Amino acid sequence: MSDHVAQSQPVLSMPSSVPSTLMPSSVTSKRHPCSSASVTYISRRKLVEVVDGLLGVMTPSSTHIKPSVHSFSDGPSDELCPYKAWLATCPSALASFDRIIASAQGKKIALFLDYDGTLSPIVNDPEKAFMSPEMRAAVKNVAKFFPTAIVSGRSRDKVFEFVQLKELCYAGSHGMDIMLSSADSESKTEDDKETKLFQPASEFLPMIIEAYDSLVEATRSITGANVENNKFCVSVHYRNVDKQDWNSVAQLVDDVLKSFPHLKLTTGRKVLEVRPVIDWDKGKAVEFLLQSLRLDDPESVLPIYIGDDRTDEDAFKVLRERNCGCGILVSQLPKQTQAFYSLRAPSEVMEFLDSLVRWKEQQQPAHVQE
Ligand SMILES: O=P(O)(O)OC[C@H]1O[C@H](O[C@H]2O[C@H](CO)[C@@H](O)[C@H](O)[C@H]2O)[C@H](O)[C@@H](O)[C@@H]1O
Repeated sequence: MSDHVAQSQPVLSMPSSVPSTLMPSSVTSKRHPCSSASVTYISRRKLVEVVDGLLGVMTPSSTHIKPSVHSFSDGPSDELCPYKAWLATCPSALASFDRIIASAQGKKIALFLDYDGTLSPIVNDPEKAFMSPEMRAAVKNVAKFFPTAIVSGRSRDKVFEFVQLKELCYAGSHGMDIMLSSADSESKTEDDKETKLFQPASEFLPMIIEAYDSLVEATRSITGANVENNKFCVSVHYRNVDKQDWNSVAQLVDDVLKSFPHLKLTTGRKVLEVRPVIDWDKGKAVEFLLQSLRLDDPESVLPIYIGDDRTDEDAFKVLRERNCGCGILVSQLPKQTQAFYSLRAPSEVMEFLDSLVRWKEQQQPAHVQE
């Protein structure tokens, strides 16, 4: 099977309005209140300030709403219960399941799933972010009915190692490494019967390797710092670093990046992400996948993207702006988001996937199910 690297970027139309059937019932008659967030690219000057933000002084560019000191049992009032108030604008996808399904009537659902924090719980050691066998079974089942892609910041090989399902399509390195196989395509023509790789940042590979080596060297002295090579991007983890050293990590990354003007920084969950300056992200990857898989007709396809991180906001935004699908944010805290719905944790993601399968099975004629 030969690898074929696609050359061209898809040209996609961008309708501007959002169909009311996709919007949570609480917001159909007014402007959606969660409309300003996207992944934040950080100038190097701002990096240390951002890490200050992570330490507790929230910066204006942060997409996270400062969590309240009140717990959910503090009282019945929404003012005292920020999560409950937030649910009014970003409702639970489980509670809104019927509404989501109603918007999928007559359409094919296409699923896009982030990995860390969505299919696997966040853990201290990135090498041990395993998904449960139950979650794997849920993803396998759902993929029997709906085209399903994993869109991750991890390298494509690494995320495949975790998921281990050949029937899915994989986009690694925040969408900068996409593999399509003939099984992914709707078309069965001979031309499609090969594996296709799309790697829009391939020319940056030597630079990323060099940056990875420099970042490993620079952070060697920081206990707990961990640099992960994600092929077309690099993650500098500070989850296991003493809080008082977080600024040092940021400063060291900043210093290294002075030698790499063609690389930029984004932030994730206790991670600094170094990636090429190209205009490509998870949102662009979703557009590319929809087009490549011939799922880009909003009249016949409802894409659903589930993710937990700032980088997933680009995908939520694309679906919102393309007027064709919905994002579901996985979060236990209120956050500004472009997603329409929310789920609290990977366990609820699994429940949602199982519900999709049950719904689809109920639609099948009895003799097909047996
Ligand atoms: O796009 P994703 O699949 O969500 O990948 C984003 C990053 O996820 C991983 O880091 C996060 O999860 C780790 C394991 O739970 C956790 O230790 C870390 O603090 C989180 O940031 C992954 O290791 C990164 O390379 C990905 O970029």
